[in-house]
Amino acid sequence: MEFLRQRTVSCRQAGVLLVLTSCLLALITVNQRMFGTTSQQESASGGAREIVVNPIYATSDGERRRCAAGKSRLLPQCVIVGFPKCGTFALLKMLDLHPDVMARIAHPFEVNFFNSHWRRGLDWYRRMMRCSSPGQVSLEKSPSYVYDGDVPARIKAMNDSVRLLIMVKDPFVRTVSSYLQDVSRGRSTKTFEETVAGNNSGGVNPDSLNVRQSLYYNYLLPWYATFRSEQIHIVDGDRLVTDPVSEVRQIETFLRLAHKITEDSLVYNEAKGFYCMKKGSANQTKHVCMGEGKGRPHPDVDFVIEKNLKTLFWPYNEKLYKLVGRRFNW
Ligand SMILES: Nc1ncnc2c1ncn2[C@@H]1O[C@H](COP(=O)(O)OS(=O)(=O)O)[C@@H](OP(=O)(O)O)[C@H]1O
Repeated sequence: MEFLRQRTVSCRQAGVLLVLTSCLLALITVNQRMFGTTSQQESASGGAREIVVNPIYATSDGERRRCAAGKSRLLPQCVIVGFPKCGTFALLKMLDLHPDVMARIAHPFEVNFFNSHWRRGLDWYRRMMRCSSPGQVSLEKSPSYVYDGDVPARIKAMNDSVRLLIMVKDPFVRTVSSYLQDVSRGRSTKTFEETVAGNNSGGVNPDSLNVRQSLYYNYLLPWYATFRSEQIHIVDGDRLVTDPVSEVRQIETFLRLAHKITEDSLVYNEAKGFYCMKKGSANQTKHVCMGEGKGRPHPDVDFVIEKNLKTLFWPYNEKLYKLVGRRFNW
């Protein structure tokens, strides 16, 4: 009997262990699907493999990891503050190819300090950054910053001469992309048309979150009121897809960096339908594309809904062009 009881207990323990292991594996898989593989991200940091610590949950580990001699963790001199779904992660990865850019490129990719973790203090934030050498630009991206009216003043208080990158893309395409993200995360089971529908037939609802968050002008006002316009560079997210080198070139100029990202740094991947990063040495190059969650195929949208959405966006786009002093093709 005692033997049987012990076997039952150890079977139960084995069962619990099995469930925990499966959960862990599932979490790792989801993470890799969304962001590409960890080894890709590690190799992006160049040189020695860095241990990836999740600093949100293990700040003391981050603190303990010392930088090599001559390097230090600096508060970012440049922040990608928006807009979500405009290609911010691809931009981060592309900029990370630059030898003078030290982008935060480990989990969690978006620190969200100025909105969600503000109370942890600037020293906590500084420890989230990669070790950089003098002359390198420390950089992070948290595209939700753009939606929080408290964030501009907080960033300014950190660094009065910070440089900000704000990505925009065709607001209709952004709205669809944002909807697809909701579906993939299980936050919506509706069709796109149901999600954005208004009360009357074919009408659209300007208060639907995905639509509202594509009214760029409304969110950019506090940023332009807080910073000098020379501190803000608007990145064309549509062009980052079709002609990334020239878009990144403008950013190199904005950040006063030498032009190092060239046609040789990126390669168009037919299967993915997007540019991917070239990594490694000349004789051992590998192509690192974004994970499955980036560059999803978009569904066909009902013609009337599409037309009405574009009509809704139009006056906001015009105001945006005036604000940023540049027109886009939307
Ligand atoms: N090179 C490359 N590879 C893959 N994807 C690329 C690339 N360049 C830009 N994009 C576009 O990035 C869109 C996702 O935007 P974000 O990274 O800003 O999304 S997020 O806010 O961080 O979730 C993603 O949106 P979807 O096409 O809807 O998936 C892409 O259109």
